[in-house]
Amino acid sequence: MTILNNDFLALTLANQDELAPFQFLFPSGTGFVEETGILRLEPNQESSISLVLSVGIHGNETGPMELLNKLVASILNGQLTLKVRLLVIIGNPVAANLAKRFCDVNLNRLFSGAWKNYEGFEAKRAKRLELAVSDFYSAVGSSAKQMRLHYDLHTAIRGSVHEKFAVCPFVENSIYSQTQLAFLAASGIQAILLSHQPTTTFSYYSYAVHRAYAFTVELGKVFPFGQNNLSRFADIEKSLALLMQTGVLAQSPLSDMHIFSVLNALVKDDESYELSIADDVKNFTQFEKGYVLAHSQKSEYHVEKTGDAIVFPNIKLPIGQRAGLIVRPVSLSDLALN
Ligand SMILES: O=C(O)CCC(=O)N[C@@H](CCC(=O)O)C(=O)O
Ligand SMILES: [Zn+2]
Repeated sequence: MTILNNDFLALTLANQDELAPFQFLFPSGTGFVEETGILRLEPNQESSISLVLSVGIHGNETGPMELLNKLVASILNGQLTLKVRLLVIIGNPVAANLAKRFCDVNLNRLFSGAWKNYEGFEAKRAKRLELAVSDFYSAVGSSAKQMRLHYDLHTAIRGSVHEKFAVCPFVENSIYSQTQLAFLAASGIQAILLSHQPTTTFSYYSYAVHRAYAFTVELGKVFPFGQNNLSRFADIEKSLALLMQTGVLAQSPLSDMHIFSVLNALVKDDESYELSIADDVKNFTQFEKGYVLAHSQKSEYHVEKTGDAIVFPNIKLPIGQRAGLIVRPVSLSDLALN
């Protein structure tokens, strides 16, 4: 069995609930479809790099799915010679077919075992995706020579002052990888958010459980299938292709990178919870000190310092979930890099 027309996305969407595993050969290696939306590509030659690329963790974020499908097709048809181990994940095909962010629960809140507290497609899927990542990384051991990478590609609900940005999961020692940040810069990422606490996102899971270099990468705004301008992903397409073909992480200077530390997560604490911003306010919009940015019958959030900004504002979610992040610019020179 093979993947018809080398179109892994079409195969996944046509089999949204399950797909029997199969194995096939491609010009530079062997492919294993492990389950719907889970494809492992092993290169013919040994590699010390294990790269996880996940897309569609939110079903309506179609741009990264189309981008990754294009890269996978190039590997399968031999245009791109694969030199690294690659695990491709299309996260939520059921929601993708419905053009929805999720069906029952936001999949990107269910990792690191949080799925145990929920039922439905996403809970089962988070468990399955954790297993796929664990098996993938553990297959080659964890010696210092092995490099584990995970880029979880998303698009944002709102427009953004910095169109492309990445969330760096919370790291205990506050030391960040210069090479990884320079790779993100070379991939067209304009801003980095340094998380302030552990979360139940996919990228945090790969960092915390598998010590991978892992990031949530936001590549622009959400559009439906067929309406994405893939040329806007040219930089990351090029750097991922280079990584796949050579094992080299492209590097660009960090001088233009905007760095933010996350100060607070706004949490919807009541049905009366509201954000005092217009629907078209962009990610990274800054506020004056004292501005009442969020309020409910239970709480108010006052901006602590002029210049603090909001990212991912969203109140269409259940009580207890994150309604936005408050971020503050930090200078590159204040960052500990290794
Ligand atoms: O635009 C939005 O509000 C959400 C875009 C998105 O899905 N972002 C991720 C970020 C995950 C992280 O913080 O690492 C999410 O909310 O799951
Ligand atoms: Zn997303």
